[in-house]
Amino acid sequence: MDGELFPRDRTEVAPGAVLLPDWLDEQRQRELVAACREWARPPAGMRTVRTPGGGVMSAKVVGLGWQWRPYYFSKTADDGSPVKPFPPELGELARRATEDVFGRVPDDGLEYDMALLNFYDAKAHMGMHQDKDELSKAPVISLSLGDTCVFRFGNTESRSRPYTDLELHSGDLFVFGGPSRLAFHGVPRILPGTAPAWLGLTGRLNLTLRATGLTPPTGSGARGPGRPLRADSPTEESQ
Ligand SMILES: O=C(O)CCC(=O)C(=O)O
Ligand SMILES: [Fe+2]
Repeated sequence: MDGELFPRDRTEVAPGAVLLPDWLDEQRQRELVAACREWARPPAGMRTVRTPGGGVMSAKVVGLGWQWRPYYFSKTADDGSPVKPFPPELGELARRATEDVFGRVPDDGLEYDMALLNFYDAKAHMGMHQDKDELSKAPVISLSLGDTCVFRFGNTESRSRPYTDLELHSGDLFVFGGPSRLAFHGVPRILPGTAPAWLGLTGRLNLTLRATGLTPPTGSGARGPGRPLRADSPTEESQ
């Protein structure tokens, strides 16, 4: 939202789960939105995810570095094109984010090699899930652009309470690692029309940066480590 009366504070929602409001300045947000528009273009552009159970995710997604497809990670997008590469500047952004949040870059599994871009229109949402398909336990870095959303951050045991609802605004950084790395979380709703006017975006973009821990395949379309994704992964549930 433009021009808040009081700056919002850094909030530790749970151990290892931290919100840094307004982490991205206006210029960086503009640049990221422009980049997201390019990443969303075909080939290997934004897609609708259909799950084997017949569900359809309401958020549209693009993968950079890796694309998830039912039961494996792939270097090949749904249209047969190579997945777009993971831009080194996003790796740099991930490093800066972990430093700003934790005061240091954790030493384990820091090869950030994947970005998952979600686009939410006014009606889109995302059910409670764990991000547990990555082999690395490096923190997940989440950046929000455009409309504010209600983000629900829960516990590691189940989708239900206790959880905390917070708003993620354009420019906010949310990082979850350590004891919160496998906490259930979701996006119950978008608050339409709340994007800053200067950004020129209708809807919400969320960019999560992740270290998959996957060995790069030697050829396109190669399977990941052969580990099936679980039924409660974000892309697996009916949205
Ligand atoms: O949109 C968000 O803030 C969360 C996205 C998310 O949880 C995911 O992509 O796994
Ligand atoms: Fe997630």
